[in-house]
Amino acid sequence: MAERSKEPGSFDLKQFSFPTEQIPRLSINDPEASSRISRALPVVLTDTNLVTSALHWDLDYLSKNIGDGEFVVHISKNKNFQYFDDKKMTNVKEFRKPSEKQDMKFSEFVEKLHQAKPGEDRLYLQQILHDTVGKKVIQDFLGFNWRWVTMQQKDNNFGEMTSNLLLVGMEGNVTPGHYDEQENFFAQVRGYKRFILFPPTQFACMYPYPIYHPCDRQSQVDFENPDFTKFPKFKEASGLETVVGPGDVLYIPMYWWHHVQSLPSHGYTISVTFWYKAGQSEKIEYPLKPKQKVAMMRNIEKMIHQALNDSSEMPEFMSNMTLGRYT
Ligand SMILES: CC[C@@H](CC(=O)C(=O)O)C(=O)O
Ligand SMILES: [Zn+2]
Repeated sequence: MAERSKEPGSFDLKQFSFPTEQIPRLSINDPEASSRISRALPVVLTDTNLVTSALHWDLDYLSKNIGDGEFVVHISKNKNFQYFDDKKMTNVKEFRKPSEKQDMKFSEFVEKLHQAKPGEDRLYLQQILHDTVGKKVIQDFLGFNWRWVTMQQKDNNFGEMTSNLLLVGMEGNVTPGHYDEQENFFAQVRGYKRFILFPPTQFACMYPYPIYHPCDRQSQVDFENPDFTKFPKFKEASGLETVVGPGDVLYIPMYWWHHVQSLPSHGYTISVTFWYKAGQSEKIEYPLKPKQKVAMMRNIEKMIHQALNDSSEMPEFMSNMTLGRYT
């Protein structure tokens, strides 16, 4: 089991406006661990050894061994790194990018990281790991506990693994609330990240951007400073939380909302994600699962947007369909 130098209670964590419960931290040998994964419930696994072969990674080692390929680095004027889809920017003409992206060599990223001063631009390297990385990093990558994670993929009927995203962030960086359409074993390699999770049943509290918006799948609510006038149902939100440290693996089920913060004053963070597509579509059983309802809402919204063929007609169409009739 990965010994943590910090116990959950030992972090000085800001309280949010909503209640949270701790996500269980379990050994992979605890039947409750595999039970939670099979029921698509979040769990922190403390002894997977999934990325033990990478626990020695630091900026210096990666600079020397990750090769001279280009890496995608997000640059933000504040601590938030909200994801946006460039391809959807034409749908919302007033959209302003919340951050910029730059390709750079890992050594250049490290140099900028060391030069960064408080209040200046923040950096967040987010790059899918590919085989152009250096030999040593490939060896570390091959040393991941693929046997365990592949067993989870099979036992839980996950689809194919799509990617491993390498994340190197400055302390204090935040990825605001969003959900992904993939299963995720999130492995923490260095530093500490605080996760807040909400189940897909709380979709109505999260007010995601419209499906055609560049910030599709992202919540409009600032979890750290919610506008309850615009988003009143966020008052009903009730979440799960945890702090993951080196060696911990957090299972983030598909469609679960999550907000991630690299803990301030705990140094930069390194993480690796293991993302899997959904398994073969399960046969339809009633009552429908919350994630099936989210998938249905997405498909219907996409269909309407395609049929209208004009994003600006969506608000009126959607409210005509529901206001005073279903709401
Ligand atoms: C992608 C960035 C984020 C993690 C996350 O959202 C995910 O793995 O799905 C984070 O660690 O800041
Ligand atoms: Zn995510």
